[in-house]
Amino acid sequence: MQKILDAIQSPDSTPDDFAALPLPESYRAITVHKDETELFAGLETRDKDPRKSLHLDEVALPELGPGEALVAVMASSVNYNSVWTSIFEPVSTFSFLERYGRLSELTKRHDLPYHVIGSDLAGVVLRTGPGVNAWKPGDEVVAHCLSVELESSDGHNDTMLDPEQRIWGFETNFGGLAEIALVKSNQLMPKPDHLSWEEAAAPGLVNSTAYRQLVSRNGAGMKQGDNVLIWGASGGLGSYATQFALAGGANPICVVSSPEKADICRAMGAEAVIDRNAEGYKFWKDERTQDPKEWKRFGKRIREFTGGEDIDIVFEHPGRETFGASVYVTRKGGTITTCASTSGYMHEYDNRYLWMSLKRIIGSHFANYREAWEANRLIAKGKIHPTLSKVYSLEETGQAAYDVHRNLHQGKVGVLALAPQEGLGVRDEEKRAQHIDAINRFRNI
Ligand SMILES: C/C=C/C(=O)SCCNC(=O)CCNC(=O)[C@H](O)C(C)(C)COP(=O)(O)OP(=O)(O)OC[C@H]1O[C@@H](n2cnc3c(N)ncnc32)[C@H](O)[C@@H]1OP(=O)(O)O
Ligand SMILES: NC(=O)C1=CN([C@@H]2O[C@H](COP(=O)(O)OP(=O)(O)OC[C@H]3O[C@@H](n4cnc5c(N)ncnc54)[C@H](OP(=O)(O)O)[C@@H]3O)[C@@H](O)[C@H]2O)C=CC1
Repeated sequence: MQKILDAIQSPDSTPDDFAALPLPESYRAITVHKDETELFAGLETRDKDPRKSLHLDEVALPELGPGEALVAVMASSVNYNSVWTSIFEPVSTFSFLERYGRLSELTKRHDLPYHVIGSDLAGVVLRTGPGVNAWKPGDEVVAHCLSVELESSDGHNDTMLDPEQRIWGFETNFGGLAEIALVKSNQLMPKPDHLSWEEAAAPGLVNSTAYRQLVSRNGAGMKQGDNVLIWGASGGLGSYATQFALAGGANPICVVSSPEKADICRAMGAEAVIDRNAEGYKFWKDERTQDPKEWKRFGKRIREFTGGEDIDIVFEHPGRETFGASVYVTRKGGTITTCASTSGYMHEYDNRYLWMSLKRIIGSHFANYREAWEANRLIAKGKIHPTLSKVYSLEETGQAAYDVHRNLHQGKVGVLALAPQEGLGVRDEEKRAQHIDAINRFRNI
């Protein structure tokens, strides 16, 4: 592994040097164990502790198949899907690996008693499998997390619609929270050259998701002037949605839960910020009864910011707790676009406000390769910036996931894999200098 790291850190290394590097038989990786899926049985979601279920193991290097690449991972990041994996909710991810394993001889590799997790990486290509021409050993890359087979016609308009669509490192094995990862070559994208490894690894999953959900015609198709309600606006998804809204000439109405988070939103350029904690919204009177008066109070607050206008697009992901309010505050003909249900997936809303006012609910999930590419291109051009707040070592991934699970973090939390320290991998110092304040906006808050 040291030889791999030396090659990555030497400015003189050539593609041939990388191709000639011997690959190790095993590598260090963050895993969950199949014999521990009942570890938290009987506990409340909040009390399930990722520090207990995430392990740092030495695992065997998987065989490289056609159309695939092995990548030396310099850095990765924690996504909420890894929190779900670590608490075995809503289902154990081993059910996904078993199902994938039944597909073919090659996919059997994924069905193991351990799951190497993680859906982001920045690193260097070590080997490519047969049929890969666009990438070669030595390429500095980031990987998006869409894994598709594309044998069915269903996915050929929009690859997210492939019946065998999976999220790499969540529904497949050999993910990015590890020293080496196995990806399909059509997950690879160029690493933005003005960013360090950990900064480059941070946006991937959430940036691509927010791009499709908010900007793409497959999502809400945001346009200039739209009032966009963004839940969790300083969180993983929200910190990119806020940037897309601002960069696209829309008007973000940011919802957060603390004065510090409100300040981050203002630092990004947002003017309308609602601290849901300080203003004490209680959309549910009890576990089964919502409070439409609270929806209305929330809507009035929004109108104060917009000069009386209602919301064109809601960027939804908290789910059960907020969904009724989200549907209510949307304007006639407006859109609620949802990609998650962090607080509960059985939503309830008053359908009269949906049909009578001709509103639409759009389900959105990750992004196709083109959308991920466009989102990454905006990072590379310095139009959208990473929102990395804190960086942990691979050994500390459990703590990093705990922080995200307990909503103790801001923006994105990074993890160093092979990178021995932060700040390495920057190739364009001049471009970096132009954007340095924005790049560091979330750091150490
Ligand atoms: C990029 C990052 C993203 C995120 O972070 S997202 C957040 C994290 N992700 C999640 O929380 C999602 C986790 N996944 C799940 O909870 C489950 O994954 C799903 C609920 C999405 C799906 O559950 P399943 O059990 O896989 O799907 P079924 O469709 O219920 O399939 C079970 C059986 O039901 C059959 N079936 C499907 N549709 C129908 C139908 N319309 N009528 C009759 N049967 C149907 C199927 O074929 C299959 O059958 P057979 O078991 O025999 O293979
Ligand atoms: N389908 C897909 O493709 C994707 C789905 N997801 C899912 O989206 C969800 C959010 O992911 P991510 O943004 O990375 O997570 P983060 O935890 O980084 O951010 C979510 C933010 O949502 C806010 N929030 C949490 N709970 C509530 C609540 N009950 N009511 C209102 N606001 C709440 C919090 O902000 P604050 O406390 O400041 O209000 C929090 O910071 C997860 O469930 C994840 O699995 C994520 C990426 C892709």
